[in-house]
Amino acid sequence: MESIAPDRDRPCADLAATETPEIARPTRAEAESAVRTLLLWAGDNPDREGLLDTPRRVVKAYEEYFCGYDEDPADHLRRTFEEVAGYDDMVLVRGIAFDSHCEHHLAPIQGLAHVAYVPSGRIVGLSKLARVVELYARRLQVQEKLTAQVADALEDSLAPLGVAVQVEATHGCMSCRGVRKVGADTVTTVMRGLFRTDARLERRFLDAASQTGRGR
Ligand SMILES: Nc1nc2c(ncn2[C@@H]2O[C@H](COP(=O)(O)OP(=O)(O)OP(=O)(O)O)[C@@H](O)[C@H]2O)c(=O)[nH]1
Ligand SMILES: [Zn+2]
Repeated sequence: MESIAPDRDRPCADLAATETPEIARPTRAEAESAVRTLLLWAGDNPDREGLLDTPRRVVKAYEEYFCGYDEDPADHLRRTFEEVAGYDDMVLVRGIAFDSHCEHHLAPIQGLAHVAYVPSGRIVGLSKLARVVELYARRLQVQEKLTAQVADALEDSLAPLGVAVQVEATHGCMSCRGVRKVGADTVTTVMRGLFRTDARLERRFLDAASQTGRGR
């Protein structure tokens, strides 16, 4: 496969192009058959009454868990507003709850995202920040990538003076299986533009985010 030189400041930029190439999706019947195989692998009988409908339900649930592949963040961020009466400070939406799945084990990731930007004249609807989090959460993820993808999407669409994204999440693959550490959570942070160069702004973001986080 052709390798693409990674952009140091945007480690996910190279991934974005390769993450969702045109793939041939299986038919629904093929997907349901794969779930049936997993039920057999678990040691149960897929033909017993309680499991008969499970392949259908799981495939339907997958459509919900992974609906983010069919969406483009730019569609959510296209509509902006200019009437801001000179407002030029940080806009922060904190405590955006999300559910995702880790790409290593397909285990649930549950967390909160705090998303901030400093507008360069134009603002975006607040719900759109949460929509972008939701879009990327509804894909197979690692937390670092989710954090960077949200920041990239805001930078690309809004060209703001700065973007900061913090994600705090628990990983089912660390609590229900494997190392089994219930209660451990992971914090990832991406700072861009003014949030990198202005230590006071960075501090204000981190302080405000920490007042909403899972630890409260
Ligand atoms: N960096 C990062 N790692 C993750 C994330 N989600 C899951 N992981 C880790 O992915 C790693 C996969 O490691 P492997 O050694 O390939 O898989 P494994 O044998 O199932 O590892 P264990 O979980 O230690 O049992 C594990 O250490 C997980 O904790 C994430 O969002 N970010
Ligand atoms: Zn995992």
